[in-house]
Amino acid sequence: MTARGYFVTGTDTGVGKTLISAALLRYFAQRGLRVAGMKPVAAGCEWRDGVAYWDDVEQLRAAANVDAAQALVNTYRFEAAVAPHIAAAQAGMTIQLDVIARACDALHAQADVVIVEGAGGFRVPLNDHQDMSDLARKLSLPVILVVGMRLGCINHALLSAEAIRQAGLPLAGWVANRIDPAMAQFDANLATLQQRLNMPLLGVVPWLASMDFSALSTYLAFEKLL
Ligand SMILES: Nc1ncnc2c1ncn2[C@@H]1O[C@H](COP(=O)(O)OP(=O)(O)OP(=O)(O)O)[C@@H](O)[C@H]1O
Ligand SMILES: C[C@H](N)[C@H](N)CCCCCC(=O)O
Ligand SMILES: [Mg+2]
Repeated sequence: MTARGYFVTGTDTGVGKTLISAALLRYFAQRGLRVAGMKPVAAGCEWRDGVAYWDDVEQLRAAANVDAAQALVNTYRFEAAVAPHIAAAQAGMTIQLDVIARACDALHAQADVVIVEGAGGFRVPLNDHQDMSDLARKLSLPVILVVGMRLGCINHALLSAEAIRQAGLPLAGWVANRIDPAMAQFDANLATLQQRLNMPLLGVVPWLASMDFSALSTYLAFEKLL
């Protein structure tokens, strides 16, 4: 029995959450399920011919098979690549979890599985009083932790797992994503994390010189989620 969705968090920004979220969408789509991605808060856009694009939102949409409204896939978007609560304050806005939860409910009505990608790590603030962990709790989804394998990730991974457990959310598993091809003692780091994280390892992704989703899927064991 597949969960109705997952909240994908990571040990930091730039660790591969979008990559793994897109892979999850493609995996469930291949199994015949209706899937939708959600990037509730996107900070940092690219400009192409005078039009702003939020790459995470585009990637999740490309991997989904439900053509959901843009406003549901992405509730808040900010131009600056900064922490969401700072970007929102600069824009004179306050990020509201209720608004995000309503969009997520609407996606659940259209899709069997909704993959929600956080922004940055699990304790990134969203407004003066709430952070990403409050959002994950509000959406009540099991969490998948993407660990960006580089020096320092053991501490970040263990703290993240502790915070997720403290939030009372189930940890569906973790993915070791090698973002530093030169990381020393990779296998020993992996073994340490496996032993101490104590949750299903959903894949070990090597550093990939080019992005190819069929190659990526060979490193992932999402069947463990079923
Ligand atoms: N295993 C890998 N091998 C090579 N490059 C990778 C790998 N994983 C991720 N990347 C690259 O690293 C960058 C960051 O990845 P990604 O955008 O998925 O991170 P993120 O955690 O979603 O970041 P954000 O917090 O901004 O949402 C991207 O350019 C991505 O293509
Ligand atoms: C801009 C970046 N790509 C993400 N969207 C936001 C990352 C926020 C990190 C905040 C922090 O932990 O200091
Ligand atoms: Mg991302």
